[in-house]
Amino acid sequence: MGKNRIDSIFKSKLAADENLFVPYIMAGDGGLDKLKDRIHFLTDSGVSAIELGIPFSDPVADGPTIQAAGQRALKAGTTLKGVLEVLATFKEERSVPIILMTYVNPIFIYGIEEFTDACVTSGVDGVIIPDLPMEEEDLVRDALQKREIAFIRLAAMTSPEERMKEIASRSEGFLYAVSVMGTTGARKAHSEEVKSYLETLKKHSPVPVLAGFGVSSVEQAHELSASCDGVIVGSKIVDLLHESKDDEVRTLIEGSVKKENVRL
Ligand SMILES: O=P(O)(O)OC[C@@H](O)[C@@H](O)c1c[nH]c2ccccc12
Repeated sequence: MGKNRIDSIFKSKLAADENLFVPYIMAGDGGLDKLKDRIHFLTDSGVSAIELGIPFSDPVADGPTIQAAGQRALKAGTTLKGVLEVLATFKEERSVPIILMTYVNPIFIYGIEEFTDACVTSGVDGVIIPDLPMEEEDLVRDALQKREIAFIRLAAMTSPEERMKEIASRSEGFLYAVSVMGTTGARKAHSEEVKSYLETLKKHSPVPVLAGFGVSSVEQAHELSASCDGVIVGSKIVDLLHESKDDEVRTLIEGSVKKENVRL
C-alpha cells in the first residue's frame, strides 16, 4: 500500500516497456455506487494508477469539464468522507494505486490526522493537493510521511529551472508535469517547448514524470510519453464515461500504453 505500491507498480510497467497512463475520474459523478465498477473497469483496461477527484464547491484549478462533473457529483451528495468509506469497502480487491485529488479545504475540515488515518483505512496510496503551495506544505507533509502516503507534487511550465528542480526532488510516487498543449496554431513551436520542459523535469526527478492537461488522444499520449514516462488524462475520460462510451475509454488506454516509434 501507499508510496511503495506506486513505486513498484510503475517500475514494473516501465520495465515491461509500457508508457504509464493515469486516468482522472470524478468520484460521485454518476453516483458513488458506480465508483467500484469504474475502478475495476479502468484497472482491467491497463491503467497504471487512478487519480480520483473529490468534488469541491470552489475548484479553482479545474477546467469546465471537470467542474461540470464536480457539480453532478455534489448534486448526488458526494463528500470526501463518503468517498473514503466506499473505497474502504473494496480495498482488498484493488490492484492499482488510488491517488486522491482534493483541494486543501476539505482536508482541513476533516482534520489532517483523521484524514490521513482514513486514507490508510481506505487504501489510498497517494494524494494531490493542487491549491497547496510548496511553501505551505509543512502541515500535511509529516502526517502523510508517517503513513507512507505518496505526496505528489505539480510542476508548471512557467517555473524557473531551480524551482522545477526543488519540486521534482520533493515529489513522491511520481511528478505531475502540468503541460498545457496548444489547441490551434503555433503547434510545432509549442510542442517543442513542452518537450524540453519534460526533459528538464526528467533530468531532475528521482520519480517518474507524467504529463497532464489537454491530453485527449493516443497520438498526444505517444508524443508526450516520448519525453517522459506517461500521461494523465482527465476531461476526455470524464466525458467518455459520462456518455457511457466505455469502449472508447479502453481503446484510448490500450493505445496509449503501447510504446510506438513516434516522429515529433
Ligand atoms: O482534464 P485534462 O486536461 O485531461 O487534465 C487533467 C486534469 O483535469 C486532472 O488531473 C485534474 C483535475 N483537477 C485538477 C486540478 C489541478 C490539477 C489537475 C487536475
